[in-house]
Amino acid sequence: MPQIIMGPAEKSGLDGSVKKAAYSFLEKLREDDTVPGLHIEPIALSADPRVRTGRVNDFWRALLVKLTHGGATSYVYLGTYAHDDAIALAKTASVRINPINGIAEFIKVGDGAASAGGSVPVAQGAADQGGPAGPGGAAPSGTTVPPKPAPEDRDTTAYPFLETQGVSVADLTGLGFTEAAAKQAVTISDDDSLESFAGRLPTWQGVALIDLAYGKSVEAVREAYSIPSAPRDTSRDDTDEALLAALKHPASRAEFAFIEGQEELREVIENADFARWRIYLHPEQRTYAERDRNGAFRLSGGAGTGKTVVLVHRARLLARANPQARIVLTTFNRTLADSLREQLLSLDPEVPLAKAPGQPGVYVGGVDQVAYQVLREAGSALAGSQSSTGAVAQVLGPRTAQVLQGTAPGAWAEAIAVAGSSLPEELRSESFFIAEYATVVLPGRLTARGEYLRARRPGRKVPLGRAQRSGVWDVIEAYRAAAAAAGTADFEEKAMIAATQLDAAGARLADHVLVDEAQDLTPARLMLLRALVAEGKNDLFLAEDSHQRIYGQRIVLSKYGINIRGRSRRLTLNYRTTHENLAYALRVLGDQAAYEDLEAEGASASGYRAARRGPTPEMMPATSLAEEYEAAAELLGGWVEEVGAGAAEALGVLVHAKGVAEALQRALAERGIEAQFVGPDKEVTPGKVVIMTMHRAKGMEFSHVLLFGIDTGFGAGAAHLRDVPEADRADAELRERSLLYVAATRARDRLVVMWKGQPSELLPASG
Ligand SMILES: Nc1ncnc2c1ncn2[C@@H]1O[C@H](COP(=O)(O)OP(=O)(O)OP(=O)(O)O)[C@@H](O)[C@H]1O
Repeated sequence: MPQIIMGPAEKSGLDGSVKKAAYSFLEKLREDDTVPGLHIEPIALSADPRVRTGRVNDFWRALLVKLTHGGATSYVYLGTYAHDDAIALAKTASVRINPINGIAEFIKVGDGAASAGGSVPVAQGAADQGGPAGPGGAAPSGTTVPPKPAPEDRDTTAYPFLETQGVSVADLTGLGFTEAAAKQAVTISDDDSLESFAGRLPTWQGVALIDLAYGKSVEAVREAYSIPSAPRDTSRDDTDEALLAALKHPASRAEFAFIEGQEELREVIENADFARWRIYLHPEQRTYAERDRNGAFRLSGGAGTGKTVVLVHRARLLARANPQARIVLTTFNRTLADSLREQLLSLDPEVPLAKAPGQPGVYVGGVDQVAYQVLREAGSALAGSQSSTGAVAQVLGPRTAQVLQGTAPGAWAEAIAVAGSSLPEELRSESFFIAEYATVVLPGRLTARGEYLRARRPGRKVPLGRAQRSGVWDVIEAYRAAAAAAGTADFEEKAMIAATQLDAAGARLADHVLVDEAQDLTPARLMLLRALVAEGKNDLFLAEDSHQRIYGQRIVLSKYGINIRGRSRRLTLNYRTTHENLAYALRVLGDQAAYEDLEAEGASASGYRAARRGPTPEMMPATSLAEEYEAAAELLGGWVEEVGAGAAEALGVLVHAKGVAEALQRALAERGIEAQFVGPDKEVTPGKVVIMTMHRAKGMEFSHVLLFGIDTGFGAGAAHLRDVPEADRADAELRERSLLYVAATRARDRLVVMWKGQPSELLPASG
């Protein structure tokens, strides 16, 4: 059965009206390429002797490249064309191995500069500004280069991008660009020309060019695209075996996809919406999805850079490599885990799912679900025995081992009321206790007053004297006593007990643990994940974006037994949103230096970019709430018309609190807009505008986003920040910024911000 490899068909003009015929042709080809009706034929005078055409129907021909290797056959599909166009294209089309780097490329022989599919555009910016000439008129290396500004001050109109970054023609040719493409690339001075030029190069070159233009070093590109620094042996490049191997090069896989089965073939051909990420990964994403790691690995990256996509691919590949492997794919909460499962199944409906951690296959669940399963499974063992202290007692001190029920919300407030009278007002705060308990008491497994009085409190900003510590412990004792009486435990406690139980039993329930949104996990949850899997190859893989930390405290992984030791990398290309929306969202974050990542380093956003352009985010002030409702209804009415009522779930209205959401839903209904409020465990119903809290919107995306109610009640003035102790305020305000950043980065295309009266101080000054 021949292997079908999808080539860059989109670029070469696959027509919607022939999709069905093309699919049926490819299906037959997959079954048996010797069937006479397919007419797989070489073309006289073709530049590449491997090129074939095939008969799709009377009028249409498929363009193919045939490879024979070790008795097997593969076809690279280059699109379906009207008969005469197919014959003309077949004469110049070629899939070759780039002699410098070994990456497979689709080129048109004799097609000047880039040897890419399509003619090469003039670098408009350069020509317009009378800068170095366009095609042919080189900006050779060695031209006087203007002083290099820092990336954030880069003036893209004044300097050609690559010169600004110190990248020369020789650097580009050294990576594998043709000389003509390299000469032209260094003249490009504006985003539009960069995008259009990049779009016409073979895919790996296009993405590499954008990477370089936005500050990635030549060495980093070399590493990311697996480009050798020494000359390659090209002596076997004309063999079919060598080309097949080149098609599997990580950078080739951004343009050529090996089709695994009939269903995948049908999806790729027929379904325009079939998400590109399922097939074509950025070379870096592919590396992170595929490469073995010798221990815990951290993948960071701004919103929309494909961290989730990498995790989902990695989970699938690990499951395929070893069907007996016990894989846990987990994240902050159940809602996000449901979406991970959906993405995993959409990538591969056949992927084996496990019902519980510890079983072969992929278990997908929120980290608290993992904890629950561990506790349920452990059952009476949690109580320990006469000779050994059980996990519950190790974490909470002597008490009943019944911990499956959840502690009621408000339990901290009650404990403070009962036992906190000796504390100063500022410490009589739920938010203080939640943080202290999660970051000091539980991870230290502190069960006695004396232990707490002596405990180190790393990372805690609120200073405590001895008497205050004792007062804090009074409240903790009251909290624990009430929970013990009720036979309950909170989520943090459950995670910590589960981690302790696994450690005590030496039971490692997983071979691989993959984690999304790791920046939001508390110490106990991280310790649970650490306890699920033994240290070793491909044990833990954490995806995170410290700019999106909206829960919990700043944490450092190494304190919880997760040793990254240089195994961390960053994704920087945002696939979701536009350049304009991203620039706005980054301004919301404000001072970058204020954020730290999970290894206590500055969380960098340098080089973070979007490849698409779109409208500038729009600011819509209102003088009253009624006016804001009115404006929202009018805006959404227009958007519904634009996307069509049947697709209204692509429109997201994000607010900071449930109450605001519910009132807005009613106000919109009164104004003729039917919207749905989607709460924590609810799913989106198609056909209705979506209203969500910003917390709930984490991990989601919408084509249009309205940020509603971004007034002074959001940010430093937010009601829930009132009980935060002074010393913790700066961090709490940072989380507010992160929340707004999360919300703004949910928009694919349009972003509008509304408020009444004064805008929140978190909004960038000039819109
Ligand atoms: N290689 C790719 N080609 C095309 N689209 C991609 C690619 N990788 C990711 N995407 C798309 O980009 C969007 C963001 O991807 P994903 O959700 O994985 O990013 P993320 O880094 O997890 O984002 P966030 O942190 O904001 O949740 C999705 O729509 C996804 O389909």
